[in-house]
Amino acid sequence: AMLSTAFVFKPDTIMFDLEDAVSLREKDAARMLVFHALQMPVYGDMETAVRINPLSTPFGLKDLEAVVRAGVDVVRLPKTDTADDVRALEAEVERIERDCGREVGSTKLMAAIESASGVVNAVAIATSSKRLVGIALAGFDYVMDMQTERGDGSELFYARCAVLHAARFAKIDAFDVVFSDVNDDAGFLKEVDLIRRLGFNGKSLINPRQIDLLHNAFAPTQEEVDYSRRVVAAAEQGEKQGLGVVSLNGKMIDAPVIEHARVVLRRAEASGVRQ
Ligand SMILES: CC(=O)SCCNC(=O)CCNC(=O)[C@H](O)C(C)(C)COP(=O)(O)OP(=O)(O)OC[C@H]1O[C@@H](n2cnc3c(N)ncnc32)[C@H](O)[C@@H]1OP(=O)(O)O
Ligand SMILES: O=C([O-])CC(=O)C(=O)O
Ligand SMILES: [Mg+2]
Repeated sequence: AMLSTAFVFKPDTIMFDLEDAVSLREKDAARMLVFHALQMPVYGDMETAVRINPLSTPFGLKDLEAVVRAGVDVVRLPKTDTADDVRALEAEVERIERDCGREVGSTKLMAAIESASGVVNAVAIATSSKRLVGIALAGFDYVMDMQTERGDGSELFYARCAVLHAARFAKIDAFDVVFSDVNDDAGFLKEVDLIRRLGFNGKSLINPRQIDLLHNAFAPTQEEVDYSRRVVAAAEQGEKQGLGVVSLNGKMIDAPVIEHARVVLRRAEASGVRQ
């Protein structure tokens, strides 16, 4: 039921899961359902992703064959421990694209980092393939690997920073962990505020009620938008006068401030203004 209705919630990307949300007995049935769902016209205009099983399992390659042929936009590789995991995936994707006549390079990849090995290798992973559009931290498997548990976020601090730096270095997106208590809006928003300020581009979500909350928290405030408009106007004025640095109400406006203002305006265009 979720496969055929999920589009109504308008997430930025809809991700179908074939990995840990699917029991071992249902793997083949789930793959067939996702293969058909991806070809439904309603998903034609949306970005689609599928989390396949790791290629080291008996399911991974079958998943990949099905979803690349069905035209998925992004393949999410779970439990990515090394850059070789991504390169092995990329080689298979290229073979399947050639086999089925899909444009080579059109299938994008996202790597989920879920272990100490993945975090230590984050830079190598993030730079392992031109197809990678982002890396995501997956908190539940990660804390298990680290012999700890989810708490106030301090247990994820190093991993968040490592994943974020690797993504910025590779010039791709960074996505934060799933927040599992779908009834705890306050806890969710506290975590979102932290990861937004750290610099994450977004977050993996598991429930439609989390979508608007996340979009709203990432949208700039009216105050930020107004200030950014004034910054851009002052910068354009300065440029006409041939000035490298201009001042706005006594504050220095230079290139990083102007670039930040443009980012704020782009976010407002994408998500509106925070309510
Ligand atoms: C650690 C990991 O690997 S996380 C990644 C894998 N796990 C997942 O993706 C989990 C997906 N999410 C879910 O299964 C559920 O949202 C749960 C179990 C977290 C919460 O379930 P509930 O409390 O029943 O959700 P809720 O009451 O909000 O559901 C409301 C409606 O939204 C739908 N819905 C809930 N989650 C989703 C979802 N992820 N995608 C699409 N539709 C959804 C429900 O089917 C329900 O529809 P209905 O009103 O037509 O019956
Ligand atoms: O990939 C994700 O976002 C969720 C996940 O598997 C984890 O936290 O272990
Ligand atoms: Mg996991």
